Amino acid sequence: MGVRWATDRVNGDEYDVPRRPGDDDCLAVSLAKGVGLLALLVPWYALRHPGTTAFLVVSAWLATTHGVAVLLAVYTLAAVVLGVWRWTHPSSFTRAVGDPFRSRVRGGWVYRRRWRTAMHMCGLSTGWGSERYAPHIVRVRSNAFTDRVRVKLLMGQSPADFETRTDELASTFGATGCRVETVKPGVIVLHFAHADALAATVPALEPSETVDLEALPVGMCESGDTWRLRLLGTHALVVGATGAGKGSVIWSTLRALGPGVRDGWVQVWALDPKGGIELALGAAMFTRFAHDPEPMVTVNEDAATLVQERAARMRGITRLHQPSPSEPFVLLVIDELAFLTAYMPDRALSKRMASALSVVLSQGRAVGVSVMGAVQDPRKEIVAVRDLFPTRIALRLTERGQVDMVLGDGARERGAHCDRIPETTPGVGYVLIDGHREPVRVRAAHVTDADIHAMRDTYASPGHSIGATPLDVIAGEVAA
Ligand SMILES: Nc1ncnc2c1ncn2[C@@H]1O[C@H](COP(=O)(O)OP(=O)(O)OP(=O)(O)O)[C@@H](O)[C@H]1O
Repeated sequence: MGVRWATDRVNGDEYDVPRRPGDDDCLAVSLAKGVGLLALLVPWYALRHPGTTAFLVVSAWLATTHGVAVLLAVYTLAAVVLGVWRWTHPSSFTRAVGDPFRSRVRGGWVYRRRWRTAMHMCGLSTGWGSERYAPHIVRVRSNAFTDRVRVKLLMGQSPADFETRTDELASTFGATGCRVETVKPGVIVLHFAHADALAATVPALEPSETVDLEALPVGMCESGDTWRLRLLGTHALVVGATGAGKGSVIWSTLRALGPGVRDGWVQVWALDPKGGIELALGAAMFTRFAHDPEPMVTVNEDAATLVQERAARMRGITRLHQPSPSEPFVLLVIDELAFLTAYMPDRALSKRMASALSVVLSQGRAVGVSVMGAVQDPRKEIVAVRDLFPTRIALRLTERGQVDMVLGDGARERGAHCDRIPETTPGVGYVLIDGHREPVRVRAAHVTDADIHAMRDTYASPGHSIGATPLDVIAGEVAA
């Protein structure tokens, strides 16, 4: 007997699918089956959704005992209370009411309703005998920007099956992007972006008075959460084409460090090979600042000496450096790293720079000396020391091959599409965050010149006079 076909609708399109058992039942059998199903579903629903069940039961009780008018009055009062709550405390309202409600609606309407068909169409269901099986949705959590769909995989499936289908999944569920996160063996979370939290510029973030070197607020993640950058015990490399917004990552980091700089337990040593154009504006926050080749090499060599002295002092006593005003945490900021590692015309200086930099990069992390370097071209010929930066930030890149160079093998396949970031969204990039195998899309906060003016007055490093203009410090190198 040939296969009989029925019509199924997905996203408004119609597809022919084989008719299933029961499709040809007569009316009486269908009705009997419906009643039986309802008798099972009602108690099942009540157990699974006690909140909704309680709401329905109380509403029915109010309407029958006190009348519909009283019920409407109670609803109106509840709506007013919710409205006032939303207006006065929007974030707690969103957490407690908005997001759970959104999760319920989007979970049912966007995902569960057409999940099996979508899995089949995307090639993610599988067959066994005459049956077809689809992976199972465990739960859906939504906020204003993303839906996180937790999925239990089928036997024989792996996260890689989903990683190769992210484009298909995104367009099937009407999302602008999809990323796969492996939670534990056999369970993944699909992150669907349905509104882009990073489309608009993220304004400069207010630094916390208690600077946490393990979680500096520097921007926003696509989930809407704050992007926090770790500096303690690591070095950070920021890679991006010209105009990608590397400056905003550097300035957001310096802004987050501001209170520590002001209090003297954080020092910034800044090197700006572009003649001081990028960094001079905030020079009052720097303990050392150089922009000519010779002084830049000197600062780097001094950093290497500091690293070696600290290592000698700490040896056998402690393995963890504790920053304090007498032993500050030092951040060496290098704006155009390639100039120092590949393009410096003087070979003798270039050699001195290479050896000092490799000391700082290989030994500095443990003794409270970290490096933040920015570079346009991530190739090894340009940045031979690339692998000594454990933390990498990949902004807009010109070639897809550069993505894995920066974030590691397979990063682009796992969703870090740096080569697709539009030029109109500077500061957007991908990072690897502790505990996540998959890259996270982020946008650095935009620190304007006016913000920098305010910062350098509020967070001037001890020894700098408040209100110092860049001209006071622009020649060669300035030490406090
Ligand atoms: N996070 C951001 N949000 C919004 N606009 C930004 C952001 N970062 C940078 N911009 C804007 O984008 C432009 C380029 O930024 P920036 O100079 O930081 O890029 P870059 O990567 O350092 O480029 P280059 O390597 O050429 O110096 C500037 O006009 C800047 O104001």
